[in-house]
Amino acid sequence: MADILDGKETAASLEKVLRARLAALREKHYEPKLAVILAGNSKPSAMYAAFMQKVAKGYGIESEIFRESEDITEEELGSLITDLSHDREITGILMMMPLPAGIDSEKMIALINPDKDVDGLTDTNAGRLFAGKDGLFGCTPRAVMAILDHYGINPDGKKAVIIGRSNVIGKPVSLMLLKKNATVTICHSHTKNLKEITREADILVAALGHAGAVTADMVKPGAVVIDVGINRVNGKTVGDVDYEPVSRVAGAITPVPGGVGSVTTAMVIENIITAGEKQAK
Ligand SMILES: Nc1nc(=O)c2c([nH]1)NC[C@@H]1CN(c3ccc(C(=O)N[C@@H](CCC(=O)O)C(=O)O)cc3)C=[N+]21
Repeated sequence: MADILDGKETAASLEKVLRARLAALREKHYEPKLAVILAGNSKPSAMYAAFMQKVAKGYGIESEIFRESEDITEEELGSLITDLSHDREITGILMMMPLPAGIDSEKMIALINPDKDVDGLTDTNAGRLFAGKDGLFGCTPRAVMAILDHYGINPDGKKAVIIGRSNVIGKPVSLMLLKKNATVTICHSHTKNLKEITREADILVAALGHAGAVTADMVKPGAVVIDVGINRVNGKTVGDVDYEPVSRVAGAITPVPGGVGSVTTAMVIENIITAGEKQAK
């Protein structure tokens, strides 16, 4: 039976360090504040925004959710983002994706001040990640790395296979694993012989957004399986991995819920602190 890679335990282990960094910020009389932009009526986004606000409150970090209707115009959303980007009171901006249909997301993301881009959406931060530099990077990919780190799973020299190539998860995770000297393969909908490739993985990251898509016959015995999926099936949150059978083959596995998702919010907190440390100077 696979070892459980527990997201709640990982997040709890990060808490001490994050609180210490926050205290140091407050000694400099800097009070971080998070702006969450929730445009439209995506349920997962509303749930996550509320969850994020609760976690921020737990750290004593003020946050404000800017709820905007589904029919907000690009001009209105653009001016909100621009105002928040210039507002010295605001440390970080978390814009929930996806945005309402008809809004040009790239255009809106480009208006976010990169130094406040706590979800690593801007080209500036994507470029920094690409170049192996420091920056503010996406919280879900960083949650994957935090779990590996917490459990002492060193990607160096390992075969890492990522299924999914989204800008939000698949691509950033592969770059972060590459930076830790893994040998990285990115699979996607056009990949042939997917099973042969995934069965070679020492570390398999499922980020394709299909419930139960990763089955036991796709996993090398003893492999580390990281499930980034957040799918709602019959009102339950399930991952991209067919959990029961895969946990009998894998060496270690993240559950959903209670895995990557539970660490994502801690990664937002960390990015707010990092942004604050830069702004407090
Ligand atoms: N710019 C942007 N960044 C995001 O990271 C982003 C987003 N937009 N839009 C919405 C999705 C959704 N999302 C979740 C993250 C964690 C949980 C989470 O914590 N889930 C818990 C509990 C889930 C449950 O029990 O239902 C868990 O997996 O343990 C859920 C949903 C981030 N999102």
